[in-house]
Amino acid sequence: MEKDKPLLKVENVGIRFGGLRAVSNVNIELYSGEMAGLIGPNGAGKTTFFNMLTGVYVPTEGQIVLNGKQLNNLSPYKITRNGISRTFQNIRLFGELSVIDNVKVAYHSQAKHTLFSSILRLPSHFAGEREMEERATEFLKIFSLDRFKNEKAKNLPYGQQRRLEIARALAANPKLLLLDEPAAGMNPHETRELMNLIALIRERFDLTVLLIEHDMPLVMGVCERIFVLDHGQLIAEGTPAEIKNNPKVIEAYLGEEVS
Ligand SMILES: Nc1ncnc2c1ncn2[C@@H]1O[C@H](COP(=O)(O)OP(=O)(O)OP(=O)(O)O)[C@@H](O)[C@H]1O
Repeated sequence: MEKDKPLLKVENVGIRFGGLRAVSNVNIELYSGEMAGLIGPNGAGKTTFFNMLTGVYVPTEGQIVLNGKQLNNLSPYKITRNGISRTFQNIRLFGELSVIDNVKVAYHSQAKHTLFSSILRLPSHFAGEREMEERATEFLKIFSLDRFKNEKAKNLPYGQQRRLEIARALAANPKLLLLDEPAAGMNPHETRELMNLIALIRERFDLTVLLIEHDMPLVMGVCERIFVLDHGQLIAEGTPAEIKNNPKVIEAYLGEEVS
């Protein structure tokens, strides 16, 4: 990818649900390696925007382009293969599966061995399985989850489940990682640890990160650039300092604390 071209280019994107314009006319560019935040009051359209980026919803207007490729009508699975992974506001793990299997499921989309070789139990199947196990264990180590690898995901404490969701999203080898309120429900200590971890994986995996977060000090502390949605419209974009002092943002959050 050329340095001066955005990794993600969102042009005039919008979506209607019947008479409701949940998101309209949003333009966003993200560059490789950026750590950006998406904020806005409740119901502003943040999750809907993530749902459009990941193919859960098809925008009714505009274009979404990743690395020069238009993603608008691709299924969520194909969008993941093209380089966008996400986590959800409410944890969505396979609770009955082991911790390591949750990661392997995601890694499967990148696996070299084929369904054909798996059904026939060819040597390449076992080599592929071994490689997958090793890679999944490596991911779990980064998240300090390797000691729980054979536990059922549903038995992990809440904070660890949130980390596992991120590990699973990363296993799909994304270029762009979307995190929907990754620190929701965490205590301040867990939140701090999580933010350090996100900074670390961004470096290590050469990622671009866009995160939705309600905790303002947290967003302002970790993001280099912040986008603000209000009533489905992008009302501001800038550095944390610019956003904190932006009158439109202050008005949108009237009654809520911005800093
Ligand atoms: N499938 C849908 N059908 C109809 N309306 C929807 C649908 N999905 C979202 N909306 C509406 O779109 C608007 C934006 O919702 P969205 O969940 O994206 O906001 P949000 O900024 O993520 O809010 P929160 O911070 O509370 O999670 C809301 O008015 C919501 O009711």
